[in-house]
Amino acid sequence: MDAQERGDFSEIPILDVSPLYGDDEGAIRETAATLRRYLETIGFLYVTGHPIPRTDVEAVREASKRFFALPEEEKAKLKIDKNFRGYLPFAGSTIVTSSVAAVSKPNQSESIFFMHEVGADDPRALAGKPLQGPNQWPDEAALAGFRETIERYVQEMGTLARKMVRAIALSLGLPSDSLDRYFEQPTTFLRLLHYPTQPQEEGLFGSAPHTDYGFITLLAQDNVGGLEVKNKAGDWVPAPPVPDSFVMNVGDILARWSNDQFVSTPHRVINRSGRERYSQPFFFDPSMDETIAALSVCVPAGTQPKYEPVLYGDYLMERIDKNYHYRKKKAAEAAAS
Ligand SMILES: O=C(O)CCC(=O)C(=O)O
Ligand SMILES: [Fe+2]
Repeated sequence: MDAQERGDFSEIPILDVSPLYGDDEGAIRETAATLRRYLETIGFLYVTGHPIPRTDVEAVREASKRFFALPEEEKAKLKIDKNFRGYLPFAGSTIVTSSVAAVSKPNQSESIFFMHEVGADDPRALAGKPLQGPNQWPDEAALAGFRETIERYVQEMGTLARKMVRAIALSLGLPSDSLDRYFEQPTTFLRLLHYPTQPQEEGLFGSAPHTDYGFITLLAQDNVGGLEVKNKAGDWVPAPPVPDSFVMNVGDILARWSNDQFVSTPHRVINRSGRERYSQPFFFDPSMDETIAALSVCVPAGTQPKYEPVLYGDYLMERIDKNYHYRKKKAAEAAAS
């Protein structure tokens, strides 16, 4: 499938990224050029040919199933904290910054977030700064090997994401390492999501229409399906399971950084399957102390960038505070006191 212009697509294309792991310069450039076209016109693709073992992806899915099967009071012990790490119970988030739809009903999902780890003894003294802190882990006795499984996966996904950062730089005609410095202390989120079977009801979503905040998302999903991506005509194009792939999409900060050359495309989840669904998006974002200003290669000569530069940490805090009930409550309390 070849999308001709922005938003004009009827399926999500597959990109084999294995050339990025070889030394055939021509094949690398060709892969980067195809990536660019997909990021400009669709904002979504499947990444295949990556080196992450299927067993490691499945181990995370199994760990996720075991976690969500714990009694509610066990999960509640890990309730999401001010640093955005931990368990978000069923119906804990409503996306209000969505420009895509007037959203009112809470998402039909429960999830747990793991971010980049920041210990109390962090040598950079980050602990206690906004969104910096330790992860919350389930009891080793309750879920043996859980932490190890998650940390291995986060490590592997970070490596894949850095490969994609280089491919994106190349795709824009920049030296491949030119964006690396923005990701020295990357802001990462692994979100484990559980979508129970849901009633088929107007305006009820597993995940309501939204765009992702960050740089790129790399998502592994089970074989249930339900992810959909909006095209220019307003149709919701399915992104069904593709074996051994990650769904990759452009987040809002990459769109902004690229002066809207790349597109952050609305997507949603409706679990129509009658089965439970599990997915595991990995969000890979710049360091919080990096300033994101339009890449000059993306700003046509004689024009001004469309957006002001922004400190990534500030931008992220604002987006998160708007979207999560538990934070809105805290913000309202702070304002009232
Ligand atoms: O579960 C999915 O397939 C998508 C999840 C998603 O879009 C998100 O968490 O941002
Ligand atoms: Fe998303």
